[in-house]
Amino acid sequence: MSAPPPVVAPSILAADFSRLAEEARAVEGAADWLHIDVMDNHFVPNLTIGLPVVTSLRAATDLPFDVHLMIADPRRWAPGYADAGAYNVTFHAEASDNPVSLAKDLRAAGAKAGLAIDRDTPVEPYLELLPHFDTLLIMTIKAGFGGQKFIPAMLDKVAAARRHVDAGHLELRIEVDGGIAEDTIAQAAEAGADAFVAGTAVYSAADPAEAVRRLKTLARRP
Ligand SMILES: O=C(CO)[C@H](O)[C@H](O)COP(=O)(O)O
Ligand SMILES: [Fe+2]
Repeated sequence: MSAPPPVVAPSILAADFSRLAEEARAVEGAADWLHIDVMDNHFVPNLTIGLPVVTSLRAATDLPFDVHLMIADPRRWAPGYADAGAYNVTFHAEASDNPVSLAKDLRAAGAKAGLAIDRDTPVEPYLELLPHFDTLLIMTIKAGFGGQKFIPAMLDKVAAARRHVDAGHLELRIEVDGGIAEDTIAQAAEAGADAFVAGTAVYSAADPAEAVRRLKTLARRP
């Protein structure tokens, strides 16, 4: 069976925050999901946007929202993003004492559930939880800031997850986030990723939609 087409999710972290609606629409027709980084200045040392902005933006585009919660208390906030119409809500394993319970709540609220692991977190302890999730987000940088350099060593985690997902015939996307660009996306795909977040590589391009299309072509696996 051939692999499903890759998903490319531009990250609005690299967009102009004064024109979020326009920046979202700039990738319509090319992007599969719009990646939205929520940071609380506790789980990571940076602050971005929260639920009111995501709720407003929901009315501005039809793109599915891939919400990446880098927050210390996902149990409190994650279901609100599902209620606000997010397609996929991802929270960090490092911030959750009962990831499976929260995944069930997200699915019950009508969203897909994602589990994220940061740079210094191994993947093995979480493999057995994957049947409860729709996406596994493997950070390819240290979470907190856009524009960082891709860390190739993270691909060992991608490959381990891919082996587990394929062996168990799990329906789960393996998503990579951080430093994904034209010179890194193919190696991530080769390791087994099938969803790709790209902020700087998309929004620093003259034509963001064309940048997404080029990334998607490079991400195709045989
Ligand atoms: O989660 C993130 C940072 O923690 C962002 O999604 C990520 O940094 C994307 O930006 P870039 O493509 O510029 O690395
Ligand atoms: Fe992200």
